Amino acid sequence: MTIEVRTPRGGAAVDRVVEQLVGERVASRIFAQDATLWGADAEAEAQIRLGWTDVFDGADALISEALDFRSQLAAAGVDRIVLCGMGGSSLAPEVMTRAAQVRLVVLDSTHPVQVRRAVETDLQRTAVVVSSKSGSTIETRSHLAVFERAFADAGIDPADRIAVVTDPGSALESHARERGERVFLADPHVGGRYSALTAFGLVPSALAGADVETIVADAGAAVQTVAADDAGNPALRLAAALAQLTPEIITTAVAEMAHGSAWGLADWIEQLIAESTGKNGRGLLPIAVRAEDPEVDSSYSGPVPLTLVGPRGSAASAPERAVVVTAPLGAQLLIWEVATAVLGRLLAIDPFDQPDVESAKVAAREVMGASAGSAPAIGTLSSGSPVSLLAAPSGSVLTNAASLLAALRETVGPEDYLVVQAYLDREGPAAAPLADLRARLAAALGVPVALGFGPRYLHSTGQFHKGGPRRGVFVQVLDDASPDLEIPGAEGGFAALLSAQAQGDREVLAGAGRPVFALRAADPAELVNELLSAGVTGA
Ligand SMILES: O=P(O)(O)OC[C@H]1O[C@H](O)[C@H](O)[C@@H](O)[C@@H]1O
Repeated sequence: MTIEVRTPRGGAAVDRVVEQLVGERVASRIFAQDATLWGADAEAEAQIRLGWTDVFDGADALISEALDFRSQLAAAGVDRIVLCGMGGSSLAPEVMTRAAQVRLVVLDSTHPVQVRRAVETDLQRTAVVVSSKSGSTIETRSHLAVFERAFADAGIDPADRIAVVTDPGSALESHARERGERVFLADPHVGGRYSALTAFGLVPSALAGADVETIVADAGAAVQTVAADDAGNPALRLAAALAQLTPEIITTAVAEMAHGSAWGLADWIEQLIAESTGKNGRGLLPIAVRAEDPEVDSSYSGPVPLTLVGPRGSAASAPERAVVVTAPLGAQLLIWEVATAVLGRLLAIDPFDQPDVESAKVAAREVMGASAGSAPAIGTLSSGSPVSLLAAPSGSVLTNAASLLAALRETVGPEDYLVVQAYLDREGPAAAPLADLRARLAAALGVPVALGFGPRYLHSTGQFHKGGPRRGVFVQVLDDASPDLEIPGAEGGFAALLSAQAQGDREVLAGAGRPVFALRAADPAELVNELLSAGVTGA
């Protein structure tokens, strides 16, 4: 197995850090599941979070059980798999199936249009995997309720079509067992974002037709290399290179090098590193970018470092300044998990908790309770179609798209980063223009700019935005979220939940003193296009 990590930055300093890590036997101690590596405060959590270092042992039985189920489904004419899960419960299968070029519908949204599309398409040919480690995540439980009703309404026994992946003893396990739904139990000693090579990554991917045996084998073959107390250990080198960036630099663009079938690994890396390190006012935010984006260009001279990933042999045209990680997909997953754990030690951060994720959930629940989720407008923006202003930092005067850009230029300082948070249908017409807008804003403002879809990002980079360095500026974009869809057993529908999630997060961010702009556009694609044409060019 060939794994290459190229670390151009801080050459001698990286070597020194690696030497220290080797001297402290950090790599072998991680694989010996030594919970003392992250300090006394982190020890209790680490004791129940290092199971990902030996998950390969149980994988064979799990994979054959999933493949049996796949054969049963195929015999019943089922060839469409939907995965309901947030963050660590869906990002890895998204990567594995994309790499394998097999179809998996990932439902990690509460936008009613996106949920409807998942539920109302080809239900007769659909099976659903409902993945939640805790078993209580509101988005996932809402999706389960919708699918149970939809199958029953269509005369299909939900027990034949729904499989659950969860930790032993969760409320989701008992729910599924009571209804006769199939249950795949995960290893409770593995946290969500480290669960790629457990049931959370493997079951949905195997059901969708990905070759998960190869992924597991490639990860297994990399163990010896990444567990070695050796200066050539690629995971140690990667961690040392990333640690060199902080605390001055708090982001790195992550892109995939051109190769056969793109993996989409950057979104998975975003969660792994941002949620693991973005706390106590510190951390590193990976920003997933496209190969054609300015941060990847060889002429880029802005403030965002570059990290590139891909299979062996894909690095030929990588710019010199990039950290480059080449390895087969399974090995990549393991290298990044080890590097993240090591980075936690180097930054003196507990890489296994996510203390600030809960605050937005609590705020969203309060909003739901108080106003059933509908946010009042504080103004309007003149635009081709109606745009309401839901929030803005005090003192900003917003009248149209051009004035929003002017306000952003004014608000975003040279040390800051900007995040566009889209509470929109991720598969809808605004998605591509939003990615263009991110790239154009990055070039025009000369600061790091990230794009996240809500509520997906709440379970990923959301921890960093609330718990990491207080340098973020946020622009939320919402639409009318219609037509709405009822959540069986709940008071409000998906539109109210989505709106409450956006409002809850912006209240927490604004409460932490961060500038937040929020806009609700009847036609968000049109708004984004207006922003693009309103002069998102040079600063
Ligand atoms: O798997 P679940 O318990 O549903 O959790 C899904 C996700 O939600 C939380 O918000 C955590 O921050 C994530 O780390 C986790 O992956």
